[in-house]
Amino acid sequence: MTTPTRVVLSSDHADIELRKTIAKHVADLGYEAIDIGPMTSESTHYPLHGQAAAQKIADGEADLGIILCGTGQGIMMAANKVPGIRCGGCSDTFSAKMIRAHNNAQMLSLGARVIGESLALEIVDAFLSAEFEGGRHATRVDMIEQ
Ligand SMILES: O=C[C@H](O)[C@H](O)[C@H](O)COP(=O)(O)O
Repeated sequence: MTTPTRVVLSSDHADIELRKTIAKHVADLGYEAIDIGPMTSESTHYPLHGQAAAQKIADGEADLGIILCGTGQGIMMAANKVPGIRCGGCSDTFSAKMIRAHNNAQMLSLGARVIGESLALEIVDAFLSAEFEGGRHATRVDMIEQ
């Protein structure tokens, strides 16, 4: 498996500044950060942005994704509607690691109104640095896809 290098980011209006901070953090770590917006805080609809980010991965234009809305729940639900996408919502670093290690999630969803910036960046680090363990977990991920 090739090392993921391209990370797509999107959000609704809940906190575009946190998304931009995460995008810079991701770029500073050496990933290609593909921030698809939105670029203003005008009220918008999270399904549009969850779907758009997930589609980038489904189309092979990004390897991983980080998305945000107020709770991280709605935008995650939208992302998971795109075939082949596995997106987990996390408010802690252990879950962020395990959604990759056991669930081979390509996408992380964060609640911008739930966690602060420091924890968000720690969660992002845990997600990006984890690796899928395969084995029995691959069997279960295959079952999700079926
Ligand atoms: O799951 C949905 C998200 O938390 C949204 O960010 C939230 O519903 C947006 O609410 P509002 O339009 O009141 O900012």
